[in-house]
Amino acid sequence: MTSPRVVVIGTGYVGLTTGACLASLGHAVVCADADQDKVDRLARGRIDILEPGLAELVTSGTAAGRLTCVGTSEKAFGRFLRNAEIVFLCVPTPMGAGGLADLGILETVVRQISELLPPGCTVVTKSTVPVGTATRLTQLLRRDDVSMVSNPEFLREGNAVRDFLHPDRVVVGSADREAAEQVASLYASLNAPIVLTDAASAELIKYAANCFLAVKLSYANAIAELCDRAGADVADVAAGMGFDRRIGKEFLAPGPGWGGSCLPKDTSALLQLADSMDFEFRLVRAAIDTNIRQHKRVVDKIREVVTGTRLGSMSGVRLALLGLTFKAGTNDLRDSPALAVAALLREAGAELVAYDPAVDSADSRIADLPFPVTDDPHHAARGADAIVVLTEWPEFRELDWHRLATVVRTPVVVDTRNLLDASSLSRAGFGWTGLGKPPRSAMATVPPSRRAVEAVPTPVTTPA
Ligand SMILES: NC(=O)C1=CN([C@@H]2O[C@H](COP(=O)(O)OP(=O)(O)OC[C@H]3O[C@@H](n4cnc5c(N)ncnc54)[C@H](O)[C@@H]3O)[C@@H](O)[C@H]2O)C=CC1
Ligand SMILES: O=C(O)[C@H]1O[C@H](OP(=O)(O)OP(=O)(O)OC[C@H]2O[C@@H](n3ccc(=O)[nH]c3=O)[C@H](O)[C@@H]2O)[C@H](O)[C@@H](O)[C@@H]1O
Repeated sequence: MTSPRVVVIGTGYVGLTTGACLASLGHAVVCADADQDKVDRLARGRIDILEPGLAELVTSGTAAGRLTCVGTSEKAFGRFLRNAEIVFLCVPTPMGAGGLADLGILETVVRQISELLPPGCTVVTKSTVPVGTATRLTQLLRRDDVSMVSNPEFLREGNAVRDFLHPDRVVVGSADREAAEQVASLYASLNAPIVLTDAASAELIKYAANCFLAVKLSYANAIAELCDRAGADVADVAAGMGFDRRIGKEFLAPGPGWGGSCLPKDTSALLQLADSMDFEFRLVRAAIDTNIRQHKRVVDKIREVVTGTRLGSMSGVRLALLGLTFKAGTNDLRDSPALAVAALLREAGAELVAYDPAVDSADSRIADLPFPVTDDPHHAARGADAIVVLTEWPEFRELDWHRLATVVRTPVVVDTRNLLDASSLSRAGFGWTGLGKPPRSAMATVPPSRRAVEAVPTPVTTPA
């Protein structure tokens, strides 16, 4: 069987990963994007996103002649489309008015390509879209000879290539079984379970999965809060829960709230979708509310540590923020909980200096941030009343904490990811406070006046 000619529209996290991975599986792929600068950078082997293995796949695919990148305004794009057998749509579906998924870009692309597609072609939606979108796009296409398939993507940022090539499952939904099977066959060599279904179910599977993860994370954050109040250790509680295979060990780590370009917009979109069907999805609403509350809770914790009370003023307090990206392993700042917490800290009067290993101080994306970002963690920590860990970058463990202790004003860490080893920090002279874990005082290696021990709160409620 010969490989179908594939065109992928949108070369972001999902599109470029899809294109490069399908090329690595032996398919002939053209990746197209409206951002010509991005396409030109790709042609020079430059990739804007931090995704292990992706640059290598783009380079090897291009060298093998199986991967081509093209701008959607280039003439060649039309030529590739007219010869395409399968066209993947991987463009953004951001949060729109009232929390609904904004399908504007997707619909524009469908209108744009409609007349160029050859008879018998299959259009595949990989973007995350609400139930009913396949039907709507079919109407927009106005082509009886083109099939519409929904094939949602489940990759995680920072792990995109691995997730694509080793998926837990592949979901393909369509009213046209033959077209669905044609799309499923692209993934045949991955030996992953394939869920063949109708388009509406495929569309809903994506939201149902992302929202379940969001609910799980909010639950984990709420349990961590309970641990704080009860004097329990959330790491032990999560481990004890996670051994139950029905619960699983993953997605139980508390943090400053879940963020990123998908979970926030997808929870909101599912809520709106349910609403439009007269169903009040209270569980998802509660997960969102718990998440918003989590940002505030983290700020309260920091306030308590630096001022010694729950209502202390943070005016003039200087904080070193470690981490800005929405999680470790990515340079994505979209909907980052670190930025949400930073905004609340600023509102409370704190002065901030941030450091993130994946965010350069010259990065244009941070030009409008109301606080400086430095390329040196020691610079961020200078004179700080506390160091606040907001992203779980493993390299923070390797920082020279003894040296950091000499530059801060008060050696105390608020670790919203429970990332650091409290004992090592204590030996370096730092007090440590995490989420849902007993706080740890500094060992007496620094002068008592500079020890954080007074600043570390005791649990609000001790067990009876
Ligand atoms: N980022 C992720 O981890 C995942 C995202 N998704 C979904 O996949 C979709 C795409 O997300 P990302 O890849 O993160 O977006 P992205 O923002 O990284 O990339 C989107 C790409 O589409 C291009 N684009 C925008 N308008 C265009 C147009 N009219 N014609 C051609 N190209 C255009 C942009 O220039 C950009 O390169 C969204 O629906 C998202 O919810 C699904 C699973 C994982
Ligand atoms: O639809 C999407 O775009 C993708 O959204 C998420 O992937 P991603 O956005 O890359 O991020 P996750 O790894 O899910 O993390 C989401 C947030 O939860 C937080 N998190 C995660 C795990 C955990 O234990 N604790 C925790 O606070 C992360 O720090 C991050 O802020 C899903 O995990 C993917 O399956 C999905 O394809």
